[in-house]
Amino acid sequence: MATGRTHRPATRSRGIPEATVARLPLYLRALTALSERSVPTVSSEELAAAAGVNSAKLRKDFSYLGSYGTRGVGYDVEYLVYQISRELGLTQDWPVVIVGIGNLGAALANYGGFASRGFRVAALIDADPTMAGKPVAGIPVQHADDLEKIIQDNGVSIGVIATPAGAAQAVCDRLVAAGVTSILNFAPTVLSVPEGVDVRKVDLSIELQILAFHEQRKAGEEAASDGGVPTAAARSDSTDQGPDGDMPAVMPA
Ligand SMILES: NC(=O)c1ccc[n+]([C@@H]2O[C@H](COP(=O)([O-])OP(=O)(O)OC[C@H]3O[C@@H](n4cnc5c(N)ncnc54)[C@H](O)[C@@H]3O)[C@@H](O)[C@H]2O)c1
Repeated sequence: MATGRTHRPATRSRGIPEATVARLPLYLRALTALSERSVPTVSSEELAAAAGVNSAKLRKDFSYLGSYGTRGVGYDVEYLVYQISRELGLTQDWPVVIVGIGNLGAALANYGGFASRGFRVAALIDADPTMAGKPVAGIPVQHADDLEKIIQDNGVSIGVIATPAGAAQAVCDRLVAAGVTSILNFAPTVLSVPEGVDVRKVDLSIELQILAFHEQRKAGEEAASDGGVPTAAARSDSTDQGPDGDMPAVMPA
């Protein structure tokens, strides 16, 4: 997805392809579940099934980490958790700010899964003066006027934008100027960022559109197998999903 000024290489500096990087969190989630059940080793097939990935692709991905497993034994779960966490930069704590503490921002602030994965919500920021000082998830909301100081005081490099779309670019610009170099954008707008800043975009409505597409395909196939005439929807090769229709829920902006 184009971001105006952003240029993103297909591989990371250490030679791990972006597509592999995008799958590492899937492996980590599956491995963490195994670790919680005290499972010591796992085969590539089992892990691939748990992560929803093809096993040949998994083995290729792990070869970039220098992890080949042991024939007949599989991969050491704890060691892979450590290796992938290290590769993803999760062996350190990442302070995160959330900007826009409305319905979504408050839900994100209350989500316990960030902290357990090494992302500490360091500050909540909103432009509404009536919210200043009010706690959300136990953290007092701070006014947007102080955004730069908050970023610098907390050494924040990751910002989450949950403002209305119309405010998102200006918020993004201020975050970047204050030193933020990674942005997770929930606002339905394409952000323009300078070289060196990473933006990931989350859009659940796009996921629903993709599901709607598959639903109408299924309905058409059922109608055809019943000997009926396929519906107009089933006959159409594409739906009105727009250019991002095949993108994942979290995607490079
Ligand atoms: N990506 C997704 O899947 C998804 C899902 C739901 C909502 N959204 C988007 O998330 C955003 C927030 O949705 P919501 O329902 O929480 O809206 P909301 O109106 O409840 O909250 C928006 C908050 O942003 C604050 N705000 C506005 N301008 C600001 C600024 N310049 N700086 C700081 N704060 C500012 C407002 O005061 C408000 O508290 C919207 O853009 C919405 O479209 C995305």
